Amino acid sequence: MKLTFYKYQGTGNDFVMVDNRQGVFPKNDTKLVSFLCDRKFGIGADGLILLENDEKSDFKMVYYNADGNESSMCGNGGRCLVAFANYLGIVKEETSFLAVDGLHHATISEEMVSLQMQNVDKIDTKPKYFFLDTGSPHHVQMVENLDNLNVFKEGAKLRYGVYGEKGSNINFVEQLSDNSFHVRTYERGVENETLSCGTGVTAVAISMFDSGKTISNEIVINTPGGELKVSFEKNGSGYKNISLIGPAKQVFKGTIEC
Ligand SMILES: N[C@@H](CCC[C@H](N)C(=O)O)C(=O)O
Repeated sequence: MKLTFYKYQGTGNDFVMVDNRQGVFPKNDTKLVSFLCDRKFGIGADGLILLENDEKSDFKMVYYNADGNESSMCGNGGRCLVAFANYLGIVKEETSFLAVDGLHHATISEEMVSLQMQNVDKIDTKPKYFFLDTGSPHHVQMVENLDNLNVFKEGAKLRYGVYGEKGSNINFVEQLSDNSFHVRTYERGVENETLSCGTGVTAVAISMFDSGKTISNEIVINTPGGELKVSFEKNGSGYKNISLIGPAKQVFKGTIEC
């Protein structure tokens, strides 16, 4: 099969995008997805995303991690998919689309995408970390000297040690100012540190506010791949109107024999 693909990145979290509106992609072929995401033998990416038709919204997002398995919500992937839908002419500056965790509203202007995330109802606050679901599961832990941390080693230890086979994404955080934080993330399903994780920085912003580390509901997050912004409103014991804002760019397009 000759597959036409597009490569996108959002703050360095990179994705193979396939327009699957004709339903040609073999969706249960785990080996094919992991091959396409392989950085040595394939195209190379943290994940693969199919853009599909949806009856009630502009399009549907189907997300796979680099290991080839379909997974939970990907915030940066969602932002990149909005840019892809805009490139394909499916949407203009505003859209609603269906993802695995429900409907998402988004806006796009000059390669900056603002993506509304699902409400967060519950934050587990433990003595050394927070755990919350922002579409994907996230462990959030404050550390010192984040630049020198071995995120691969420490992330894998927690991902398997605390969360078992199902796992969790692991975010390490250091506060930079009143409303800004430095974040590095070990991603489940990639099983490595990625340059940025959208649902991860969302989890960090909310847990930092919830624990009183910041009083701002507009948070700037520095990741190794660039800057993201997260804003939200408190909603009883949870959070609503959560927006993840940042760049989403097409890097190249091509065809691959597979
Ligand atoms: N990179 C993503 C998160 C993708 C899902 C994650 N790896 C998981 O399986 O939980 C993001 O930007 O949110």
